[in-house]
Amino acid sequence: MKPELSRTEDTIAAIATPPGPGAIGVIKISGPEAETIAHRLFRPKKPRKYFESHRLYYGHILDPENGEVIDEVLVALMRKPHSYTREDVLEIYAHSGYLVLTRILELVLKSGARLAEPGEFTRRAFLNGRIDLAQAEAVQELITARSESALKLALNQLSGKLSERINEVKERLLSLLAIVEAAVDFPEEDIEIIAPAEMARTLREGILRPIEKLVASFREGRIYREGLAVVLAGRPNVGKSSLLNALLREERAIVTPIPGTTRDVLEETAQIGGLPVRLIDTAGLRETEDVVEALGVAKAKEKLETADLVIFLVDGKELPTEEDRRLYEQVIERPHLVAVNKIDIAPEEHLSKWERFFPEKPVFISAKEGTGLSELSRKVFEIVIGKGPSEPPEIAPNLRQKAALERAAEAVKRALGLLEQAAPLPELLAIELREALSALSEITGEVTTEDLLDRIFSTFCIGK
Ligand SMILES: Nc1nc2c(c(=O)[nH]1)N(C=O)[C@@H](CNc1ccc(C(=O)N[C@@H](CCC(=O)O)C(=O)O)cc1)CN2
Ligand SMILES: Nc1nc2c(ncn2[C@@H]2O[C@H](COP(=O)(O)OP(=O)(O)OP(=O)(O)O)[C@@H](O)[C@H]2O)c(=O)[nH]1
Ligand SMILES: [Mg+2]
Repeated sequence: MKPELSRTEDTIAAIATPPGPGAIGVIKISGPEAETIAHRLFRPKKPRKYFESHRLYYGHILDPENGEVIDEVLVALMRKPHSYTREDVLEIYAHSGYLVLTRILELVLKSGARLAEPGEFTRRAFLNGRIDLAQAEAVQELITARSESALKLALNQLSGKLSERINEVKERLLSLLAIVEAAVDFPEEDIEIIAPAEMARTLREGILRPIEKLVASFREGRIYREGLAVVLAGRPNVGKSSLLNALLREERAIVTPIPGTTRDVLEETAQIGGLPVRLIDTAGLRETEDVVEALGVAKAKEKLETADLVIFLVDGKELPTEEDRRLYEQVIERPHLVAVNKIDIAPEEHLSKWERFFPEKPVFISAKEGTGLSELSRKVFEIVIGKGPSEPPEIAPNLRQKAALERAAEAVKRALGLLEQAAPLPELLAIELREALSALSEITGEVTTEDLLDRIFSTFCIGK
């Protein structure tokens, strides 16, 4: 089931570099007309009829209609199949600048190319079998990576590590399926084609376990890729906005001694232990008559629901109340940690009351003076990742890949259920194994639909 080589007969072109002034701008052209376009628009310093593949040539881009020089450039022709798309690719390295680049692109389009859609170069690389779908997705991840760890994950996936792991599991599934299908095809051969116990063991250990391991790495991978949403919550005036500012090392939020200062939700990104963390400051939680503040409190509660972690903040100079108990009960269901703030001015006996008030160990901090913040950061990391600051996982599926893995796991579990029966029907087993295989094949893209490809590649930028 190789992907169809569709829509690759025309020639596509795009500006591959970001808009705006820069040192060099690149125009990429891919398809059968690439070389013709080079001959039509490019005048090399030394006249020549033939461009060697993968060589840089110096010269000028000319408008063929009037001979006007548009730019001084370098060009390279990469002949198929030794190119990014496996088609003939022409790259023009021009002076970057909106006008120059669009004028060259217009000439290219007049010479027989059409404007590429977002991600279309990479889509062709996939359709022509140079990379699989998981690798194509990694290209996009690489471009959008916002942390070192996200970059590392993307590079691993681009090199095919996830696909390798998937293919190993598929191989095992295929071997089992071959045995089961033999039993379907030759029912009269009364040989024990399937040894159910052995098959169950392979399914459990060689197939289900690696699949579930990959599914489990999704969460950690997502955290490294997208960062965490950490909500700062607590009663008014406990110092949530002060903590936001302290963690950002910047006076981002308004801080006043007046309870109810923050009303809207405020988000800023900080780095904690190499993780990108979205800190979300919210309105202090309380019953209020003020319409604006009440909306803020409602928004704060919404944010609590979707947070990866809630930092529940209390004011150490106060004493715990019933209200604190009630609020604490709201966050206890969610991943959270408790921080007792204002230890710079809190009396010792209040702090020990707070310590006994919570069934868990709180972190004692002063947002004002910056004390306890590194312990707070370490604890954030521990709670979210389950261990101290460390390396990101080698491989981690994205959401689409995780969904496919979960479908494969379900089918494998159903197959295991069948194998527990006295005389499992090979026909039914075969259905489940095929289902698992097809789910796994979606990850690498051996089974795809135009819709899915559109969905994936439309998130790319033009020229990629
Ligand atoms: N100028 C330029 N730089 C670029 C890209 C590009 O398209 N153009 N890339 C775009 O993403 C990235 C590099 N990725 C690439 C991956 C494969 C091939 C390629 O031509 N592969 C050939 C090997 C050629 C050879 O053997 O010499 C192949 O696989 O057959 C090119 C770029 C980043 N830098
Ligand atoms: N001494 C001391 N004062 C603090 C500390 N943290 C915050 N404050 C003070 O407490 C008051 C309230 O701080 P905010 O950060 O605005 O509190 P908040 O929780 O955001 O309040 P709302 O937005 O009203 O919910 C301000 O006067 C801060 O200067 C601290 O660690 N020590
Ligand atoms: Mg505030």
